[in-house]
Amino acid sequence: MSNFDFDLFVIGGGSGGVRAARIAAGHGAKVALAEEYRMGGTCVIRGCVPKKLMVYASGYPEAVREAQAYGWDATIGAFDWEVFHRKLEAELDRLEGLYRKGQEGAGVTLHDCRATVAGPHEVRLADGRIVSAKHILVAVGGKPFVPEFEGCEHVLTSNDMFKFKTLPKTMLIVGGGYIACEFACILNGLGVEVSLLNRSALLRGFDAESRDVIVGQMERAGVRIRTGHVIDRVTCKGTAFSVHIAGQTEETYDAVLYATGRVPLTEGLGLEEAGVKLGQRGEVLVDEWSQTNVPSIFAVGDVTDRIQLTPVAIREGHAFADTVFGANPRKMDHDLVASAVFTQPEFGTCGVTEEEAAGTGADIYTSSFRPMKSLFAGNDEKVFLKLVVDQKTQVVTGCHIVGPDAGEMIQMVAIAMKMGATKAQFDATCAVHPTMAEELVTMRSPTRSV
Ligand SMILES: Cc1cc2nc3c(=O)[nH]c(=O)nc-3n(C[C@H](O)[C@H](O)[C@H](O)COP(=O)(O)OP(=O)(O)OC[C@H]3O[C@@H](n4cnc5c(N)ncnc54)[C@H](O)[C@@H]3O)c2cc1C
Ligand SMILES: NC(=O)c1ccc[n+]([C@@H]2O[C@H](COP(=O)([O-])OP(=O)(O)OC[C@H]3O[C@@H](n4cnc5c(N)ncnc54)[C@H](O)[C@@H]3O)[C@@H](O)[C@H]2O)c1
Repeated sequence: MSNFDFDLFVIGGGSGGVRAARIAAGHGAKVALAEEYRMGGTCVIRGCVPKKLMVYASGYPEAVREAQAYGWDATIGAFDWEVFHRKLEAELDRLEGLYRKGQEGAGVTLHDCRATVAGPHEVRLADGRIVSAKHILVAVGGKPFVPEFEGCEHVLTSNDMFKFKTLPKTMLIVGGGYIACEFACILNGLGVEVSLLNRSALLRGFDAESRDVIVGQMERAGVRIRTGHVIDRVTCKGTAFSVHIAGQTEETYDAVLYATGRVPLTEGLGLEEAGVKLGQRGEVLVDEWSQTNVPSIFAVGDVTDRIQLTPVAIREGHAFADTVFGANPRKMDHDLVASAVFTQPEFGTCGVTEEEAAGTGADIYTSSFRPMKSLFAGNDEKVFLKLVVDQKTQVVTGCHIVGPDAGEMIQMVAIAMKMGATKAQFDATCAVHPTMAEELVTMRSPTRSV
């Protein structure tokens, strides 16, 4: 008989936490989980899911324009945010309910409150109660980071994007990563006048040529983009905000969104007091088993600041539960994790960029064309595909796709890449015609070598 109240206490009911709790309970462990906000975490409540629904909503004006070009007598009226928002809230309630049911069905004891670490085997609940557990899993995720500057309290973060009572007419978005670019496209599609400002190039770290295609199309779609700027002051002027761009003039917007990264939510969590080592950004330092330097305490997901993606958090949580409670030691493999940026156009990416391959001896295959569907409609939308192939082994080490449904395409390509497929094996795969993806198996000669 264990001397602990639980075999496992999970702090955080997001992607990593709920998966770990459910799997551990399935392996027979006695599990408790605390969630201080809403079950499902960032992905379900204020990340991937509501964001993707907004991406869908924002695509209809362009779809109607295209429908007209195809001969439909179609018109688009005004977008009613209130209607969409009501439906969105109902959907999030439904999903939250499903997550809760999933946990309860698995036998997990839920605590709807904040929890902190009180020792290597102790968790303190918000009401002061101490619960003991043989293992503690920290899965508290992260929060938006906003730099300090005059008036920074006036700016919004991604958390606020799903809470508008009415949509702003004009908006400044600061940042150039996933969130800034996705919301710039979403809000632009919904009819908001969007200005995007970043201190450096947009989508830095992604394949540069692919990124340039995206940025060009975002600009053509109406997003005003400026790089090389920072803001030093935001002042509230009634219902508007006056923004001072360093070395430049003031501009006025209805709302200002900062999407300048996310930081691990470890402040005040009691980890350091329990002896757990944190990194410079406050991330929980873990080994390949997601174990901290305190053997009974593990951490998965965004709080470890490895790769901030939902499927990664889920897999880390699952591997932890199998390892510790399922007698099946498994590590999360962080190599060749594909991802999509849900901009318009969409971006799917896996493996090394051309810039990363430079100097290693790689052949770069590219294809750029106007897809049949939008060409017919008279749009100047472009699809861009790139394969990076290692010259020595001929293995495809990178794939970057810009275009409709690029996220769906890269998921499939990632399977082949994970299997170590060579360019010859891609080419031996017969094309599916007429598709955009067929270009992936028909690129004959390298565009260049690096
Ligand atoms: C706007 C946005 C869009 C995104 N889109 C995508 C996407 O399209 N695809 C993708 O793969 N990823 C996306 N992400 C990233 C993805 O949401 C995260 O990587 C993922 O949710 C991380 O899961 P997690 O379990 O580590 O943390 P979270 O999902 O953040 O869960 C942590 C949970 O812990 C709770 N918590 C925190 N502290 C405590 C405490 N002390 N006590 C109790 N509970 C606590 C929080 O309330 C939260 O519910 C997006 C993120 C954002 C912000
Ligand atoms: N589609 C997806 O999978 C998806 C979508 C959204 C978020 N996410 C995850 O969430 C994470 C966070 O997203 P994000 O867009 O906030 O971060 P990010 O790291 O992708 O981008 C941060 C941006 O902010 C800028 N920046 C950072 N500090 C700044 C400062 N002090 N002043 C001015 N600019 C500054 C950077 O130059 C960069 O352009 C991502 O890394 C990603 O893993 C994934």
